Amino acid sequence: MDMTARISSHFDDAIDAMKASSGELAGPMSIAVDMLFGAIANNGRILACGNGGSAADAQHFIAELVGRFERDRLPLAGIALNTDTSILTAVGNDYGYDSIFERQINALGQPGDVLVAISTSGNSANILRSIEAAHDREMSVIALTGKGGGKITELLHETDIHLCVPHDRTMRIQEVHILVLHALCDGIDALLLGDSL
Ligand SMILES: O=C(CO)[C@@H](O)[C@H](O)[C@H](O)[C@H](O)COP(=O)(O)O
Ligand SMILES: [Zn+2]
Repeated sequence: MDMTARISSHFDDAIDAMKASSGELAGPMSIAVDMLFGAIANNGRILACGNGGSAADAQHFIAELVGRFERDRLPLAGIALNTDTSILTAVGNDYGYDSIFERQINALGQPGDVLVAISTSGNSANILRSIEAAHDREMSVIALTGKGGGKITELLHETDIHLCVPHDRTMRIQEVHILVLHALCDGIDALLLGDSL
C-alpha cells in the first residue's frame, strides 16, 4: 500500500468536498448568521448538541461564543448540551439515551433561542428528538448534516435552516462542519464588530 498516496487522497477529497459545500451552503449559512445574531440581539441563547465527533464540534462552537473567536468582544450566551456528564448519565440512565438532549431543551429552551443540531447521518434519535423539543419550545433550528440529511430533513420547518454537506463519508462531513461553525462565528463577529480583521 502506498500510504503517502492514501493520505494525499484525503486532502484531494477534502478540497473537493469543501468546494462543493461552498457552492451549496454559503447562501443558507449567511441566513444562519442572521438567525444567530437575531437571537443574541434579543437576549436569546444558542443551544448546540451532537454525538461523538459532532459533540466535540458542538462544544467547540459554544466555547467560541462564550469565550471568543478571533477578536475580543462580549461573551455570547451559548450552552453545549453534550458536556455535563452528570446530566448525560442521569438522563441517559433514567429516561434513555434518546432523551439526553430533549430533556435539557425542555428544561432550558425559550422561544427565540436557536438549536444548532449536528448529525452527519441526520438519523441519530437523540438529535431528532432535540429538534422536536426545540419546536415545542418555539425555538428555531439550524441543522448541520450530510448523507442527504436523513430523517432530519422531514422534521425541519420552513423557517429552520438545513446545512447538508454534499458528501457520504462521516469524516469529510465533519471536516466541513467545523469550517461551517467557524464561518458562523466569523459572521456573528463581523455583524457585532465590523468586517475588518
Ligand atoms: O467522529 C466520528 C467519526 O468520524 C464518530 O465519533 C461519530 O461522530 C459517531 O459515530 C456518532 O455517533 C455519529 O453520529 P451522527 O453523526 O450520525 O449523528
Ligand atoms: Zn470524527
